[in-house]
Amino acid sequence: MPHHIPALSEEELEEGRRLFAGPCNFFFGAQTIEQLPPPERAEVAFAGRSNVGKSSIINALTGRRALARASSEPGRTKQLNFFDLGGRLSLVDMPGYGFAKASKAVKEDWQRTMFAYLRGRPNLARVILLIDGRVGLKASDKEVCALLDKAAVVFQIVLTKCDALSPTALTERVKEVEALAKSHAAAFPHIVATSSTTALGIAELRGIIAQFAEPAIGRP
Ligand SMILES: Nc1nc2c(ncn2[C@@H]2O[C@H](COP(=O)(O)OP(=O)(O)OP(=O)(O)O)[C@@H](O)[C@H]2O)c(=O)[nH]1
Ligand SMILES: [Mg+2]
Repeated sequence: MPHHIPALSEEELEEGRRLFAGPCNFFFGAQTIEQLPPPERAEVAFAGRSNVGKSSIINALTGRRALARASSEPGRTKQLNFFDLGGRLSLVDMPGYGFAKASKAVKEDWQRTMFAYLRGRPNLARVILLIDGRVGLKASDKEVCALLDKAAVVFQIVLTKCDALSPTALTERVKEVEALAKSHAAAFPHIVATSSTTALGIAELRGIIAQFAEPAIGRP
């Protein structure tokens, strides 16, 4: 797989393992921007089209089966769900965008909240933008990339469901998404290929996310 960025060090991977082995709890659900919890500690938000696997990857990262509610029915996550990682970092499971079946009013409502959050959250350390490896890029993904660029929110592109791709198809998909990353100033150039079912890329993603966590108490 093409790598332009050096892989994480053993130490960084270990930090990730440690962070995600600690306590993890759901602590807040916000349906509107007015309801957001105070911006107290760094947040990493998971964004992506409906059904891309946002809730599943949070479960895979934390090693909990049903911390975030995942479903084969698109449009499962209907609010911004906040998870606390040992008081060191928050993870935010977002509703999906590009969900064709939701009513227009509901879609506009979600999108307004989502975009307002992405644009205006002062403690948002990084957005993890998930792209379904089987589906590839859609117009709505490109719109979100443009929005993140404009808001200068750095984002990490992650391919999901890579267990369902042949090695050749995966290489092609990574190339396609790398090209997208290159064309956006706010995109991190390295793409992480993942699977929540086989745990491909999950340890690496833990290490990436741990960079934004507060130091653990009792350690420098
Ligand atoms: N094969 C495969 N399926 C996956 C993977 N991750 C998630 N899925 C499936 O994809 C479907 C959607 O997963 P969710 O995690 O609920 O997706 P989401 O992005 O949270 O969806 P919304 O909340 O509706 O926006 C479920 O049927 C999952 O089982 C994966 O790594 N591999
Ligand atoms: Mg979800």
